[in-house]
Amino acid sequence: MSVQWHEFASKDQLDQQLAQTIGQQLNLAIAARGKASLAVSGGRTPAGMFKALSELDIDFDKVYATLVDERWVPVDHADSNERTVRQNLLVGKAAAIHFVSPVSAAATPHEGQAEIEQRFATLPAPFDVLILGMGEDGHTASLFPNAPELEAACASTDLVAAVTPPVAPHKRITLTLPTIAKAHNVIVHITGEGKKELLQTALTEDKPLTEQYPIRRVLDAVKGNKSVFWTA
Ligand SMILES: O=C1O[C@H](COP(=O)(O)O)[C@@H](O)[C@H](O)[C@H]1O
Repeated sequence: MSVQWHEFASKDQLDQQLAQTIGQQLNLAIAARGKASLAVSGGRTPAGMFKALSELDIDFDKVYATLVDERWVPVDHADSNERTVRQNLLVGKAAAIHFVSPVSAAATPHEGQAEIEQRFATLPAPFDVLILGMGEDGHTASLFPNAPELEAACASTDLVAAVTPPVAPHKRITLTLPTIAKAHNVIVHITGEGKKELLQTALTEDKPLTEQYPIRRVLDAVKGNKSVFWTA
């Protein structure tokens, strides 16, 4: 597997350079097909990069975006990934981005999945740029180790799957592994020595497929460009 590593001296440098890279890839897609699709991750890591991206010179009205995963909570909930995107990315000129929400008013992601699947089918496919985070347990998107729905989400022909994390809070909706794997450019965005060590272990250890960390399973399946942006 060929994964390009980019390391930065500070979080600010990482955020600026990652935003530039995403911007270039979106601009290339817009030049090639008149529009671009972007899937971003949530959690605590991406807010600074979102701000930097929102300030770039991009035809944002030609960009179609969503999240790779979401906690099944209302958009004004403190744990909502969409809230982070709305507060940090969909601002200024970048408010013109066509954002497709990954949550609905359904009581659970399992009940809401069909509606989200229909919404995601309107996005330009495959994703031109897809940003992945990674948790301390090796989950990426909401593909959690030992989740009851993990194997189905890794083999599904659907765009999205509903997931029950064994430990983390909130049921989730997530892009399936095959949907992520089709993206043209996949970038893993992580910070901290612990995550670097975990990712390096995940990418090199010799284990049966179903025992591998989800981040490894995803990156093995990606055929397009893949890279890691990291700072301590
Ligand atoms: O729960 C989630 O966690 C991962 C990692 O988040 P971080 O706060 O450690 O950066 C994130 O990539 C994912 O989108 C989110 O739903």
